[in-house]
Amino acid sequence: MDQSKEQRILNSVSYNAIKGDAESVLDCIDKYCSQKEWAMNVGDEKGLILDKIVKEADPTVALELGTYCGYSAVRIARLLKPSAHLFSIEFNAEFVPIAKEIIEIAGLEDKVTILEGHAQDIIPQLKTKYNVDTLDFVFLDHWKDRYAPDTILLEQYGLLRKGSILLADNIGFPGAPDFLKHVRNNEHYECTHYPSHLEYMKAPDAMEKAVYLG
Ligand SMILES: Nc1ncc2ncn(CCCCCNC(=O)c3cc(-c4ccc(F)cc4)cc(O)c3O)c2n1
Ligand SMILES: [Mg+2]
Repeated sequence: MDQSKEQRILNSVSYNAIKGDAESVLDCIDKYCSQKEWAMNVGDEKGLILDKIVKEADPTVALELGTYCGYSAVRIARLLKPSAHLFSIEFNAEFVPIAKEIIEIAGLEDKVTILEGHAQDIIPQLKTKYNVDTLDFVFLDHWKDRYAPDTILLEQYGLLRKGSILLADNIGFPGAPDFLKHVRNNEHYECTHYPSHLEYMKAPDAMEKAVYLG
């Protein structure tokens, strides 16, 4: 059976990255996906915006929707303080072991818990099953038409507090119009737009930061 693109990305990281060195894992994925096979990692350019917002948030508990190969989980977890933790939700069973392996090569396995399933099924369990109180930072990078309904779920399950920071990928392309409608012109959110480019491409894309005001 032919290997998948995601398996080939893992092979490249396993062969080329320095064990325990998160930066080298990120560099290896970015190199592979810009030179060999495009893949939907947040990438190096939008990754710098993600870094900036994670540093600003300095989260104790962070959530990511859409793990894929674990690139943004490594990007986020490498910036977390010792007591902090990242929960990352992925429903594609093929990607979960690949992401786990990539996160382990980066030496960040203690900082990241991958939860397998759909965000809409796992968000309601975060407090009861995963002992989460509130979320300090959320990175949205899953189905674009799930950003808005899952943000509403986060609100309804009391997972956001005054100052919780949401950061959404792909506001430009593929786009998440319902999410923008929900957070912009909404007295409960303070929004900031970050124009950028689609990972590894010249096409325009953007990220949106939405701070929950309570
Ligand atoms: N509900 C739920 N719960 C949990 C889950 N875990 C995974 N999923 C499903 C996630 C499926 C992948 C999501 N990501 C994208 O579709 C995406 C696409 C592009 C892109 C594509 C083609 C182009 F030509 C240009 C750009 C670029 C990006 O940066 C993207 O992030 C879940 N869903
Ligand atoms: Mg994305």
